[in-house]
Amino acid sequence: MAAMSGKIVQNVFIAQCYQQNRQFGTQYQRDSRAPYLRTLPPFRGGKLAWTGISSMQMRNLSKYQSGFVNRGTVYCNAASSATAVPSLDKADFLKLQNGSDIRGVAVAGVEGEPVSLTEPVTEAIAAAFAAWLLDKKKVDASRRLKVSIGYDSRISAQMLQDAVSRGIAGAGLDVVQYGLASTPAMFNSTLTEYKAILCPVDGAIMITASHLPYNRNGFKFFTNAGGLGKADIKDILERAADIYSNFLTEGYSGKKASASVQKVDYMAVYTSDLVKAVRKAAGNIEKPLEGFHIIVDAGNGAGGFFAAKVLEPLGAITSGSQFLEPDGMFPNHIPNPEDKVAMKAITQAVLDNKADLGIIFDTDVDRSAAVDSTGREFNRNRLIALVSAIVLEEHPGTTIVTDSVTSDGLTSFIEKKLGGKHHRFKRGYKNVIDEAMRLNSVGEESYLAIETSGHGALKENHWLDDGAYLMVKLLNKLASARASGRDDGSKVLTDLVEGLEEPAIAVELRLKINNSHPDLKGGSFRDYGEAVLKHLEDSIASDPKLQKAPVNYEGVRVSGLGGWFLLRLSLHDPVLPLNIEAPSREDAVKLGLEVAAAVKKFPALDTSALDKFVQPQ
Ligand SMILES: O=P(O)(O)OC[C@H]1O[C@H](O)[C@H](O)[C@@H](O)[C@@H]1O
Repeated sequence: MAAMSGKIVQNVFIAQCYQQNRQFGTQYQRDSRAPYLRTLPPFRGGKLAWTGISSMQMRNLSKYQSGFVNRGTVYCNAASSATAVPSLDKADFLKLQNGSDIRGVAVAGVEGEPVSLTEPVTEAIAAAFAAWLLDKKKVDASRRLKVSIGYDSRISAQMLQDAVSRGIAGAGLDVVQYGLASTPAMFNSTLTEYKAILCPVDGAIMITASHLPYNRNGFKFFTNAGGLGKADIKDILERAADIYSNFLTEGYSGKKASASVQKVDYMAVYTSDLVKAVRKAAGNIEKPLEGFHIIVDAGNGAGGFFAAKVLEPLGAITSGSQFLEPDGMFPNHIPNPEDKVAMKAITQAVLDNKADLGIIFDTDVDRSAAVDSTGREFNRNRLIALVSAIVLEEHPGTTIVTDSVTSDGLTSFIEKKLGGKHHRFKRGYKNVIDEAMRLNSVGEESYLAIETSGHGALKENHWLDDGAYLMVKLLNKLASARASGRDDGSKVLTDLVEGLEEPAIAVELRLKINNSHPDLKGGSFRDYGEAVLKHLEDSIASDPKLQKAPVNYEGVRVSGLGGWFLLRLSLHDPVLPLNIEAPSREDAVKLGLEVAAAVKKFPALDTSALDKFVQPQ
């Protein structure tokens, strides 16, 4: 493949390694005396300092870490000069785009999944973000921009953090490393006004691939305007391809950098803000959760902090909390509140410990769900109903923006029971957040944007989709109920969703499009998927049992037989997810058969999941 040549980012790699080391050494010594500025756990000999690590992890890590030296003083990595730089073109970089995130494979060893986030690729992406930020911020030369970097528990985190830091510092921007952090904390660092911890930063990078398998990783980028959108990510990847082509022509040393690198315990500030928020909502009581037993399941992601740093200072008992230790092999369950096994694990822990509430996070803590003391799950539609009830008490009549796969029962709950307005928009956390912001800008008041996936953002919290803050809203409710004399634990939350109609059957079937099937006739899977949707739409038009949803923003949503279905294109994958909800399995099968009949003339569509579902049992 031909490498791209062209625009090279200005300002990249302007000084030599030894200058960087000298600068970092003195600056760090000076700043380490300041509060929150500290040395993060050292990274030596291939071990992640914050957790025990299995021999398998070691095998995976050692491949990358052979050249890394004591993180305390030496920033540049001489040994990575040996890193081979394979030729890549722009298209290879663009393949790393996943909506408004960047995602790729960072750890070798899984068959058919070659490493795409290598050190040079990562460094090029970081340098491209730096260049993009310099263009955006248009600051004069006297002010150096600062970028914070955090990561979740993935085993490739340190390797990527080092490569990202080289890319940013090499472009002349200052780097502030937070170590283990959550995605929302990273966005928050662009808003926090606190000079002693070098905040606000101008940009933030979270190294995460959310709940994906251990070998993946990726990046989310933030400025004080929020998370970067699709167009910005594409721009960054295109710039990265150009920078990378320079590595090919001039050689990749992986060791030149020019700006300062400091370490800050930002999570201490972020968690203390969460604690303050609950205390304030409870009327400035020091321990408003005294006596409540609340269990946290972090799924070995980055959310373990919530037990010791948020709940315990507020007085809650957290015994029985599980999987709080970061472990990027995710040995217990996938950290994902949409995952049935994960929800079963937290539910069981709540029941076994006779706790009042259970809280579960995804790997990077931008998503969450809860479980009440009876083991009732608050995730998906029920979580949206619960948070909507809380928000609508505070802001009567407001519009709740959700993703497209929400139930009809949720709409009638929000509109008839709660007196709000349900705006069912598209799938994708960024889509719902942007839509809520747009509504406000055109005069329609909205205070909540939330997805069935467990992403939820509130206007009061800068539209930051923060799984931890979402749980703070539940804690506030518990605390204020206690303050007003109620003593029935999580029942105050359970009562809030009373009246939510829930279907007997709710399924999501994911129908894959075979990208290399001749029926695509050289076209894209998106075009093919659109053709499937168009055909489905036409074929149901003449069916009197089915009615197309009058307002719908993605895919084909149809009501009938007391239920509904939605067939749409996945945000990222060559997949058509099909959601069906119905009052009985029989009705759900009938709806499924309608879809099956319409899509059978598309041989590149793998309908096996649907075929299985509609089989008589
Ligand atoms: O369209 P899908 O394949 O169902 O994926 C949709 C999901 O993609 C990502 O995980 C986003 O973070 C979610 O906000 C979104 O809901």
